[in-house]
Amino acid sequence: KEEEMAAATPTLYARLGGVDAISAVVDEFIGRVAANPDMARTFKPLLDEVGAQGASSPKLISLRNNLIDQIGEASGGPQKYKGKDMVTAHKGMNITTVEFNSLAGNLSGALDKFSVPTAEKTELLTVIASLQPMIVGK
Ligand code: HEM
Repeated sequence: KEEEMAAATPTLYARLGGVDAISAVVDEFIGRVAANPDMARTFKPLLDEVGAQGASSPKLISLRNNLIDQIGEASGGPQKYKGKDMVTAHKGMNITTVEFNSLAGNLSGALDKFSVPTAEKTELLTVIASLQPMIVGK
């Protein structure tokens, strides 16, 4: 019967490998962003706090948790994003398209590092790209 034949496509969250895999990608992504000269302008307060407090920096811990929740929720996982909406989180930063694309490149590199397949990589980067109007130029 048709209902027995049709296998549900697993969520993007499941195909990425769940919260452990997403956390590993987020950690790699944050490392790349921290080392990216295009990000120095906007991330200076966060980088200064990490310089002073290391891994116990509250800004770093909060950003990491928010990114894991945001990607988890957006990909169909059980997480609930509890951070600011994207416009509020980036207001006053005047983020440029160049900066946005540079950050997206850091996420792409992090996904490649863990050999995330093209289909899953494209799906996640498409979700990220859809947020651009809420982030650039605010
Ligand atoms: C689609 C791409 C992006 C996503 C999904 C994203 C996501 C986030 C999230 C979840 C937060 C934390 C919000 C909160 O604390 O409530 C945040 C904060 C921030 N974002 Fe983004 N962001 C993106 C693009 C960018 C870009 C392109 C830049 C800079 C060039 C940027 C710079 C920042 C900075 C500086 C903070 C504040 C970090 C802190 O000190 O706590 N973001 N972003």
